[in-house]
Amino acid sequence: MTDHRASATSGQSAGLSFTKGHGTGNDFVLTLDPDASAPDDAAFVAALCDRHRGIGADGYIRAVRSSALPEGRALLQTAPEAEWFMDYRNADGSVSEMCGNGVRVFAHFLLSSAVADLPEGGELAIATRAGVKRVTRSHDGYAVDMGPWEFIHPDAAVARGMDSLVEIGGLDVDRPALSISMGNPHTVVALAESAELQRTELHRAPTVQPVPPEGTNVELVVPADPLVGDDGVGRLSMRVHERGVGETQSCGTGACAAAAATRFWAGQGAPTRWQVAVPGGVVGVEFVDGPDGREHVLLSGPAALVAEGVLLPSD
Ligand SMILES: N[C@@H](CCC[C@H](N)C(=O)O)C(=O)O
Repeated sequence: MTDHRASATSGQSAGLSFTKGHGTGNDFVLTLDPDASAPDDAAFVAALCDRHRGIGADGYIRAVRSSALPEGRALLQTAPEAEWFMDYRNADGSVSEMCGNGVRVFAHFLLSSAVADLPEGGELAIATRAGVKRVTRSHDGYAVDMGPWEFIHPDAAVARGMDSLVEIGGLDVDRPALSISMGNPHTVVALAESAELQRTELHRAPTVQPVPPEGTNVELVVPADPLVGDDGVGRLSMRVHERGVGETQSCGTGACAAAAATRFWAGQGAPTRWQVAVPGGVVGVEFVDGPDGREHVLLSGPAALVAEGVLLPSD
């Protein structure tokens, strides 16, 4: 029988060099593509990220010179130092504005490919669809200034502390939720206890009503008890269903949104430093004063590169 599905290795993609990497188990296929000539169409990306017929990943990241893409050229006007653009796609081939774990892995990839430099105490500017992100070295790997967070439905959020209801597999009652933008959309649901988090079925997407205009990533969080440790750090456990992917081991922007929502719910005196435990590890989130006078979110965590390869022509 003929297989009509797209092949990761068909046509122009054969011979393409790739690297596989991850940040707390959120895994990516990366290519170094300075002049934006590698394929990026949805069928190619979906086939590449297929875990049975392709390389397998939660997302595809092309490292393209900013000057080679219109979105990158626009950012170069005000940030000429942002030489590299992180062109991020979800596993289903859809484009996302931002990927927090992806930025750390992207920075690690640029450094290991020797096309960028990040001296101790310095920063690396990376162009993305959600603006320029600045990466520094941290005790746990890399820290990224993700910029300000925002409510997606500010009126409802401020009036009621929630803006939507979410139907989640394995839970019998719809749960209230708060939608937050980290450049990409997130909807955060607080659960009462770890047992609920464990029995939640995330192999199908939770249904969010009303859903943010561009769809959403859904984070389920359980605040630690007590929420804040003796060290002043707030702690959360989180599982995530990512837009365009499914359940993943970790989501950096999701961890930022989860910490922002929980801090908002906790009210005055809530900590500025958070640790978010995800199935694939732990990431750090800190709320800091940004250079623009707004509150920024700093995301930190590890980044690893695990393999290199070349796509073969399809049979
Ligand atoms: N895993 C990422 C987020 C990737 C994009 C997301 N699926 C979306 O569509 O917005 C992260 O670490 O932030």
